[in-house]
Amino acid sequence: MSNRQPVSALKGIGEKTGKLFEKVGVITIDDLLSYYPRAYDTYDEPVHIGQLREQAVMSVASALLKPPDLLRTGKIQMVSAVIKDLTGSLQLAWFNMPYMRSNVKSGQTYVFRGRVVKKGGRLIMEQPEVFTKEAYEALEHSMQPVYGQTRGLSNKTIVKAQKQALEIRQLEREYMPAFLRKKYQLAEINYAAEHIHFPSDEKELLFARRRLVFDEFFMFLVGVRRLKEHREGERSSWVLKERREVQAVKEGLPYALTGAQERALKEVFSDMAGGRVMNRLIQGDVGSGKTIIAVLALLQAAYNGCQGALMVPTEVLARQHFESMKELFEANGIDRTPVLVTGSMTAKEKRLAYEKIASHEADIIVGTHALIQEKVIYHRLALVITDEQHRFGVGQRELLSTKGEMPHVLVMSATPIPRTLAIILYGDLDISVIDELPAGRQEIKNCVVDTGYRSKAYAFIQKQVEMGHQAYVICPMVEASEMIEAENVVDYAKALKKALPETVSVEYLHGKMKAREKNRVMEQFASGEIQVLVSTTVIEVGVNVPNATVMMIENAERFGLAQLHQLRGRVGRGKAQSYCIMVSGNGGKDTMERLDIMNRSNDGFYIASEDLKLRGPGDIFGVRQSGELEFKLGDIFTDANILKQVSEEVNRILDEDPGLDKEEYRELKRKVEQYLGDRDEHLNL
Ligand SMILES: Nc1ncnc2c1ncn2[C@@H]1O[C@H](COP(=O)(O)OP(=O)(O)OP(=O)(O)O)[C@@H](O)[C@H]1O
Repeated sequence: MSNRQPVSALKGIGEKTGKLFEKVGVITIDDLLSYYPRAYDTYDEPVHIGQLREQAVMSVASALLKPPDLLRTGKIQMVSAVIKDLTGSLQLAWFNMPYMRSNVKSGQTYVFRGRVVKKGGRLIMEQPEVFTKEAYEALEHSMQPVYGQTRGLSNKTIVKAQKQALEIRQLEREYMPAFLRKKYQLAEINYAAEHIHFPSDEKELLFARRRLVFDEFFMFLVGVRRLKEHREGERSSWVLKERREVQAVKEGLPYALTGAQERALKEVFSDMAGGRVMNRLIQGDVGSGKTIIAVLALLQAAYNGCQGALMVPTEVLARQHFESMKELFEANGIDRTPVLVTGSMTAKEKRLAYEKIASHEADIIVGTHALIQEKVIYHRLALVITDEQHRFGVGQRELLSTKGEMPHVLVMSATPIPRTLAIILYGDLDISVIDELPAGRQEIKNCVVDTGYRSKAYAFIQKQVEMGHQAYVICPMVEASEMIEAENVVDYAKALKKALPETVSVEYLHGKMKAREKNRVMEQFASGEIQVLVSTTVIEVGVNVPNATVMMIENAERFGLAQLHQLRGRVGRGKAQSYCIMVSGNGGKDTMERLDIMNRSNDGFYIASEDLKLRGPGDIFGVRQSGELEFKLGDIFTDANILKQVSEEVNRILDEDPGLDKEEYRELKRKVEQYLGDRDEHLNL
């Protein structure tokens, strides 16, 4: 069977399940096989209730004394049961799974396995899995994959599909040259592909993973190098001269650019005027002021009679940039027209926007990746700015580039990576670093507290609001599903409303809301109408409301430090003193050590390097760094050594044999072409 067949070719996967797989990006058998576990469960012996630890995933064996109850609060249904042993009692809670009531029978002994949390002084196990004793024993001491799930698609279904896919898959011909496999002790490809899903122990898992990470970096870096070669020295039809009008805008800003911003801007302008195609990355920590560089570059293009496009990863961000640009332009009498293109606009709105773009009535175009749809026809597109390279992938950037006559490309990144790694990962780009924060910023004051501190935190938020400021509260994460997470945010906001005086306006934001709703809430928060915003991490990137001074993060221990840093970066963006309150439900030593890094420093580079020291190379079980440089398996920090090795090898091989024409590279060439071809095809959607 070809691995390119749809997953619905597997037994037991009908149209409905196929659709659910599609939601997580799995269409073919190949996609399924590279849908890697995000964690592995180990099944330890069940413990007594008294031995349960808060926030840990653990198992207890017990019989139910009476059938479970079905409780309802608002839209949430909860099936609840209580189990007891000599050491204590435990509540079992299943949210929105009413069928669990008939799945567990009173009188029978089961093993329940799930995360234990404490609410109102009681221990609760959330969404426990239920096993018969025999079934559990069969799993004990093994490693079981845990996949990213979506509502309706359970881990069990994915595991079953994976097993089937592995059985029927077409084996891959080994493509990594033997000398590389030997030198780096790489597992054979089919072995790796199987054992990443079903390792029998950690050693096997690491062996399989290492091979796949090696490949992942390898293909990526070949892609980067191809891009570089493709573009290097490319003459540009867009020689964009420095314009007086742009200088005037810069001088009219309510602040002076920092030295680092000036440097970056000079490099950008000199690239744009230089007669060659610009391929530049601007790297700068959160809040360092990258946006204004982008805006000035767009104006430079516009005042040279060309178009410039700014592409960002979310609607909220696109709108924010669009609105703030409009404001800036109006305030300064700038006669340039920005236009917005996002997925949630109505067909009519879109058509109008497309017309303005095609007729060149608009010269600055802001949007999400709706910008690269075929229907958008540009006129003299001379500059493309994407603000997070890896949300889009190298290929999409290329695609947008092809919409003009090789426009200049500027990439923005807030990922604090060391220069050595940046040079490898952004090998196709020149790099400008903004390593200085605007003057007058005060250091954010941090604290790490436990949940008992909440009421004090609310009182603090109230005080800040009374002083005219605003606050974010990032809601506890819920692993079970995005749906529950959304409901959780709604409930949290309700409770917070009660805790705060009526005069404080509290609203919520989560990923499941309609784009229009999200936009409305964000606009109201930006204008100060909403004072406290309860949100999931949708708020993470790029949002700029300088009047917000408090960032309160619930369950801070569940986030990677890079993500915490991004979240915290939403405050401290204005002149006022800002605060970050990290609430941790679990005071374990590791957690405290990690959060202490955040407590000590506001510097993204420092945080990344300290985090790495704590986790150590090859630590794949720690909380994953979550940033823009996301690979499926590889982690640029903990796998930095592999990344460096791969970079050396890719360069050496391609220096010697750019076309991979040697016999020993025959299979490698096939794989590389397939990878690059797939990527472009995928991005052409
Ligand atoms: N030189 C400066 N002096 C004072 N304020 C500045 C300066 N440059 C930018 N700002 C302001 O700082 C805030 C943050 O800037 P910006 O939104 O560009 O950050 P960023 O680098 O894009 O950060 P992030 O990666 O977090 O999105 C904005 O309100 C902006 O107006």
